[in-house]
Amino acid sequence: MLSPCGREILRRALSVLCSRTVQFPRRPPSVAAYISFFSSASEAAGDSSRPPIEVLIINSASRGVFASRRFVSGDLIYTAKPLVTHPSLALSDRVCYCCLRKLKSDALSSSLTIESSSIYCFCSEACRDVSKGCLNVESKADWSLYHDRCRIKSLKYPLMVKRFACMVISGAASANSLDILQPACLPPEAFSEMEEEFDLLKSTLLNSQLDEKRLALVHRCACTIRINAFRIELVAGLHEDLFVAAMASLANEDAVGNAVYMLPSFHNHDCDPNTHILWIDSAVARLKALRDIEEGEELRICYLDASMGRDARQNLLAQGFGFECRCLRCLSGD
Ligand SMILES: C[S@@+](CC[C@H](N)C(=O)[O-])C[C@H]1O[C@@H](n2cnc3c(N)ncnc32)[C@H](O)[C@@H]1O
Repeated sequence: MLSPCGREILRRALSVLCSRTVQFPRRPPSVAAYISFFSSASEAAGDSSRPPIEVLIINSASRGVFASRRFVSGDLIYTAKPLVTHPSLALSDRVCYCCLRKLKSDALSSSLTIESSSIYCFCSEACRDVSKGCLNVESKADWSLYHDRCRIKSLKYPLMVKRFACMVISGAASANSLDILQPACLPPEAFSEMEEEFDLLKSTLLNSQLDEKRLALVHRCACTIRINAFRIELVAGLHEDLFVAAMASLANEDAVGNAVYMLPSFHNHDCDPNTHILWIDSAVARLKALRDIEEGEELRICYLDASMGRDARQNLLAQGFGFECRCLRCLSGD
C-alpha cells in the first residue's frame, strides 16, 4: 500500500511521463508502481519489446532505476538528452549554448553573439534554432552581477536556474516540467543562500514577463535543480582540447558545463557503483555498466569522486544532497 506521499509522487510521475513513455510492461501488481522508459539499449540489443530499465518506487519518498535484463560490463544501457543545460562560464565562448559541444575554431566567428557582456555560441543551426526563444529572453538581461556571484562562490546550479527561468519565460519549457524530480532536503544555511541567489535572479529579470505564479514554480525548482544537476566532462573532443584544457585548468574549471536530465536523475548513489554516466562529445548522457549486472539489480551511480575517504564522502553527501550514505562500502568503513 502506497503512502499519500508515494501516491502523489506516482500521480505526478505518471502525468508527466505518460506523454513521453513508450510502453508500460505488464507486471504483477505486487510491484508497487513502476515506470518504464524506452532507451537506445533495447533497440541496440534487438529487443524492442522490453525496455532495459525500470524506475521503481522503493519507498514512500524515493525511487530508483533497476535493470530489467542482464548487462555485461561495458554495455551501453541507455542514452538521455538533457532538459536544461548551461556552459561553464570560463568556456562559454568555446562551448555550444545548447548541447555543450566544444566548438571548432572556425565555428566561433559564425556563431558568436555578444550582448550585455555575455557570450552565446552555437555548434549548429539546429542548436541555435532550438534555443532561439530562450536566448531571446536571456540576451536581454545583464547577467554580469549574477555571473560574478557564481564565479566568486564557485556555484554552478544558479546558472541552470537562470537558464530554466529563461526557458519558462520564453515558453520553451513549462514551469512544472521538473516537478517530477526529487527536490533537495538541505540544511537551512543552504536555503538562505539560495534565497539570495533567487533574489538576484529576480532583479536581473525584473523587466521580463514572468508572472508571480510561474516565478514561484521556478523558485521551487531551484532546490530540484541543485541536487539533480550533472557536471559535464566530455571524454572526447577536438584537436583544440589541449588549449581548452589549459584554459579550463587556469580557470579551475574542468567541466564544459552542467545539465539536468529526467531519467538519469532517478539513479540513487553508491560509493561503489555498478554503472556510470559519461559524455562523449556533447551533453547527451550515456549510462554504461561498470560490471556485470543481473536482472532486478538497482543501477546506482556515484555522485562524487569515489577516491575520497569515507568521512569526506559522507560530509559531501549530507551537505550537498541531504542524505546519509549507507551503501556497503560506507558501512564497511572503507
Ligand atoms: C538525484 S535523486 C535520486 C533519485 C531519488 N531517489 C528520487 O526518488 O527521485 C537524489 C536523492 O535521492 C536520495 N538518495 C540517493 N542515493 C541515496 C542513498 N545511497 N541513500 C539514501 N538516499 C539516497 C537522496 O534523497 C538524494 O537527495
